[in-house]
Amino acid sequence: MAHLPPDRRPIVISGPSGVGKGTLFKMLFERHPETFALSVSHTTRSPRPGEQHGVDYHYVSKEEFVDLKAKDGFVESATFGGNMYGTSKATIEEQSAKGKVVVLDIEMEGVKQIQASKIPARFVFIAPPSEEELERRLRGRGTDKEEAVLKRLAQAKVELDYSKTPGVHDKIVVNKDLETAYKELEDFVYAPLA
Ligand SMILES: Nc1ncnc2c1ncn2[C@@H]1O[C@H](COP(=O)(O)OP(=O)(O)OP(=O)(O)O)[C@@H](O)[C@H]1O
Repeated sequence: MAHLPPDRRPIVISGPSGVGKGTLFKMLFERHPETFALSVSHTTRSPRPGEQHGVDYHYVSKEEFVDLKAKDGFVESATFGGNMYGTSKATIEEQSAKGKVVVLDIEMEGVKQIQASKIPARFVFIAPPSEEELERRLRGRGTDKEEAVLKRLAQAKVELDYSKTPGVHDKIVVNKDLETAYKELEDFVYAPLA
């Protein structure tokens, strides 16, 4: 059964890599089944083994991507490692039309684009208790090589600085103790309309 929050605007979750964004929004989805939908991005990269079209990404050709972008079809888009990624307006509209509250997991540049677009959304930043703890989690996750960990940490500093800009985020959750952080996120998501 869907348990809808009073405020149905899409929720944009950002924060440095390894801070626990995925862990937290998965808890939100599990504890409130049928309520939320994670926005599935478009990408020009090829699917990796086990990935499914429409589930992990919408896989499109470079031509299709560029065409959709020219038609102003993305709320945000970026190029990483030679591949294009973006969140399409249609994806958000389809999920909203199904009565779902859309959750977007995006990085800092995407947050800036969505804010510039004036599309209604709520912005949540997940912050680490400290840079040392973020480093521990990134290493503990064991998914990255040393070089990638250092890159992520350098980028984390940029994102943490940006998160201090007044008015950018509606809510900052420090992910120290997981259950406490989850509760803060859930309370924000389910807060009554102002
Ligand atoms: N409060 C917490 N205390 C300790 N460990 C945590 C906490 N929250 C998450 N973690 C752990 O930190 C690691 C990174 O979490 P997760 O993969 O959810 O981060 P992410 O922000 O989604 O990263 P990315 O942006 O790279 O996908 C995981 O191993 C996760 O289990």
